[in-house]
Amino acid sequence: MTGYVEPTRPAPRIVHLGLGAFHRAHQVWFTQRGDPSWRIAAFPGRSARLARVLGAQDCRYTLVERGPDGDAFHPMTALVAAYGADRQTELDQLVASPAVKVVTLTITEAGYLLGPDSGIGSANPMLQQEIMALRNGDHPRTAPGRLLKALAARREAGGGPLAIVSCDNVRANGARMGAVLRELACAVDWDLTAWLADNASFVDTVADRITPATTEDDIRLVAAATGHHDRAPVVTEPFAEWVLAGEFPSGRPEWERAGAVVVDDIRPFERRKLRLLNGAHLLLALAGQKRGHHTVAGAMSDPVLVRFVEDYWSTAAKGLPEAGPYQHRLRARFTNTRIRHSLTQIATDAETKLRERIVPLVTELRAGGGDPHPALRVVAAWLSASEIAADSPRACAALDRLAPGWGTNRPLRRALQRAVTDLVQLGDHRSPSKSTEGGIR
Ligand SMILES: NC(=O)c1ccc[n+]([C@@H]2O[C@H](COP(=O)([O-])OP(=O)(O)OC[C@H]3O[C@@H](n4cnc5c(N)ncnc54)[C@H](O)[C@@H]3O)[C@@H](O)[C@H]2O)c1
Ligand SMILES: O=P(O)(O)OC[C@@H](O)[C@@H](O)[C@H](O)[C@H](O)CO
Repeated sequence: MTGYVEPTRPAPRIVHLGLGAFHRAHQVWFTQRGDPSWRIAAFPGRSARLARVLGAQDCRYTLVERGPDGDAFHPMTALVAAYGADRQTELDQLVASPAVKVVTLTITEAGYLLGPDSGIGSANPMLQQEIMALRNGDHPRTAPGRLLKALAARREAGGGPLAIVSCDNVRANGARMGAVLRELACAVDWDLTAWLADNASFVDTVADRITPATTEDDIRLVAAATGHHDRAPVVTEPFAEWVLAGEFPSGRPEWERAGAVVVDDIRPFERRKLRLLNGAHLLLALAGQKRGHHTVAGAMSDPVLVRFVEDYWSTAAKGLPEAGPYQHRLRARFTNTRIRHSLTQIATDAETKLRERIVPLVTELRAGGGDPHPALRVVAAWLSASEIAADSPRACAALDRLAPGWGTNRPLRRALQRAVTDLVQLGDHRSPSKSTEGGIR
């Protein structure tokens, strides 16, 4: 069975795309605490496995809140339906229903089909393939394509306006999802553009809660602590933040009751999180593995890497709101040794993340007379982790992919060389034995 609906539980009013660890630790948590009368139906992005596992246990699971000194176990019930990623018919039916008021997304950075310049992805081959698929009446394969098809069903059914709430670590995540959907709608000539403008509100959010992939150890721990053989628990930190900006034309749960904050301008909050938290995570992930570390907390036990992070924060934090207390909290969150957040997981798709998080910072610092050196260490660590010699033609091409013109920009290359020297001095401390970290998705 790839789909599951518990008939006796209330109908979903939220549809989620990208069912994974973070959705279960964050949006489900905020919804259950904010207003338990709102229920969620979710679809993973790529497979049916998690939907099948959750379906076999009525979509209930345990959220383990893991503080530095102990665990708290919370039964989660707001998720009521889970379907395989290929279940377009169910997605269409749910999104078409007037009962559904909100769609939430955690589809990863790649899911936004951004172009190489980080703009709307007209040049993204996936976007072009999706346009062809939609024009030919084939099944869409990307999250924006699947969502657009479901929104077309809502329009047909007169389902009314709704909010689309992006929760990924992407700048202007809601606005960019709106842009990619409009791009698709125009190209496939579905006359959906006008309907989208009148009926779909794109909400930008900053969603924060460090949530590693679930491991077999987590499953064993939950069974021992609760007596339930839960195959899909999720382990997360006690901290949770959700900052939202945008309209909800048909209503939403009162997420504020669980600590969410609604603001007019999301930009200072997203800059703060993407630069300070995710930028530092990327630095630790890219530089930490060659130092022999496997987790964020492990890397944060290394004084050299802590100095890199502190240097990075000292330039990246300028002008950000309440940056001092924010960094103070990050030090505590990053050093929670009971959260085993894998550096490999964070380093996935590093090129896109650098383009989004580090390139704009370096550009801003260079233009404003700031010191880009600590941020360039992240770029140097990426080249090193990718086994690309900094003075090679491959480096030139890689840098141009990050930011057009960087490959041949001599002052930039000289500044980068200094950062590369710092990295080289760290040496390679990897042990030949494989890390045992991994995860269940
Ligand atoms: N885990 C965290 O600590 C955390 C915190 C804040 C934000 N986020 C955001 O949530 C996203 C998901 O994190 P997670 O921990 O749930 O990961 P996960 O691997 O547990 O789940 C990812 C989900 O996204 C789907 N997916 C993967 N690639 C996709 C693509 N190209 N298009 C559409 N769907 C795709 C997967 O199938 C899965 O359903 C992250 O990429 C990030 O943007 C995660
Ligand atoms: O895949 P990313 O880089 O978007 O995120 C990896 C981690 O930095 C991220 O999952 C953080 O733990 C999260 O953003 C905390 O809220």
